Amino acid sequence: MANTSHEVLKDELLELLASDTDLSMLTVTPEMVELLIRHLELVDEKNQIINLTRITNEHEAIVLHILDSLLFIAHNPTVLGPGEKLLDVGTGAGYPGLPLTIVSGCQSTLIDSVGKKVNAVKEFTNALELSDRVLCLHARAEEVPEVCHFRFDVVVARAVAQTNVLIEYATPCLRRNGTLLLGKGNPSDEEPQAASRAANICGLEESGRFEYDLPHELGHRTILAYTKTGNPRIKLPRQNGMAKRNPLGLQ
Ligand SMILES: C[S@@+](CC[C@H](N)C(=O)[O-])C[C@H]1O[C@@H](n2cnc3c(N)ncnc32)[C@H](O)[C@@H]1O
Repeated sequence: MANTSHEVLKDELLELLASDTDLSMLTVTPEMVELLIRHLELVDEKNQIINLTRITNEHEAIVLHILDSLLFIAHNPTVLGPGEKLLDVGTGAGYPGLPLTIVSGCQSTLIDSVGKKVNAVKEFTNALELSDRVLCLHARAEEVPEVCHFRFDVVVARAVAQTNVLIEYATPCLRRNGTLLLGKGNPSDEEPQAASRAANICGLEESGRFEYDLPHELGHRTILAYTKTGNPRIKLPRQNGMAKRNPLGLQ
């Protein structure tokens, strides 16, 4: 990243938030903006040492990391309220989980299967003084029901796996009527059919689909929402790796 000053980056984010009609229902205070930009800077510093993100242009990172994360709740900010429990599967550098935690006031669990990424996110949450609201876990998605002895109100994932696989990962982690939110760049043509069959097997119903264009023509996003309305028809979680090796919902 070039050395654009902290204050300039904050102004840029504030301006984008003010002009973005998609995010207009979210309340983002100056204190939250400070944390969102500080997180981005910490990611950039750490990215010099370990590979956390391929996005190294700070102006693009504001859109592709911060705004893109906030789009998960743009359609309904109340889907994730203060104190509610959020799980971010495959958080990488903390996206979308940390921006969502900062803006919603929720309690979150951020997991990744790569230990050094989890350690980095732990450092970020300590530096941002968010560790009382954020648990960082080195775990695979399939291990969460065993490791966490509670269920989540909301599960999110960005750029981790196909929709049917993520539906399977999320199901045993979600409480009844909990919500799964997935951010997709370009879902493949086969994804909706496999996802709908997997949702049916898992007891989830598609409850929304929201389309957004990112500012500066940085791409299109689809946010898919699923609600856990019933019980899964199979025992979940399956063994580690099965969801990817033998995905649900394929014909
Ligand atoms: C492309 S990165 C996306 C990171 C972040 N969600 C983002 O959008 O910037 C995918 C991440 O998912 C993690 N991952 C993949 N499969 C996983 C699994 N089964 N359980 C937990 N983490 C997983 C990878 O280690 C990686 O950090």
